[in-house]
Amino acid sequence: MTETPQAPLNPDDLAALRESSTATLTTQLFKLGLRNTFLAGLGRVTGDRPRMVGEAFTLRYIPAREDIDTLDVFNDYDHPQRAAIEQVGPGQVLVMDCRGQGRAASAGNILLSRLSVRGAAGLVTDGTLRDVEEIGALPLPVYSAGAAAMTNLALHHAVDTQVPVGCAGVAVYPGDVLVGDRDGVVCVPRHLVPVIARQAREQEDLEAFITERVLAGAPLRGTYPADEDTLRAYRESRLASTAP
Ligand SMILES: O=C([O-])CC(=O)C(=O)O
Ligand SMILES: [Mg+2]
Repeated sequence: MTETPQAPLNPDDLAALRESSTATLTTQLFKLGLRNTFLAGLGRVTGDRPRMVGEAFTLRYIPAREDIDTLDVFNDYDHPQRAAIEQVGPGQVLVMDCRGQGRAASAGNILLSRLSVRGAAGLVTDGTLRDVEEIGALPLPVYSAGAAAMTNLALHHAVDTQVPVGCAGVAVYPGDVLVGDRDGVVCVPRHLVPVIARQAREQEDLEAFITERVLAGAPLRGTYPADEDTLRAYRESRLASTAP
């Protein structure tokens, strides 16, 4: 598919997303009316640092068919699955639409190693992966619905890249921003990144203050959500911490 160039995202907005949890981001999106932004059921395969933040590069699979999806199709280096891996650029997250089907893996260690070396920001699949022991050692943030040893061709036929896809029941458009932490992955629609970035940072800061208070013994009433007294104490503490 021909790609329409998209305006670059503000690096400070991306930094704000990186500093925010997926819990905070889903709340900010909920405030704007969006309730279906969390890719439920996916777990982190690789270590939980660094957090994942990157722009979606999508790959759509349809069900495989025995007369078409034979092992020799991979002799073609331009096969859509292989071509997709070789097109994902630095800062992009490869998002695979596997229709939530996991009886065969959507990729394995060699493909993900290539993705990692290409500087990708991550891999998200609503299917499964093979070679998960080796994948676990990669520096690349990787999220999947589990493991399966069978190769992808037994179940998946790669058809399209850079088209809107569904992943774990969430619409993901090319260029949307995927953020991943230990809870999982949230898809932030690209045009909403500048809208929620600053508020997300503020929510994180206020919640850090509230958590400190709760750990120090404060009850929920008046603290969470913060009433006027708690908000005043929060503002004073932030002013005190920035005073020369
Ligand atoms: O056949 C596959 O799914 C690919 C594979 O094992 C790998 O990338 O190591
Ligand atoms: Mg392999």
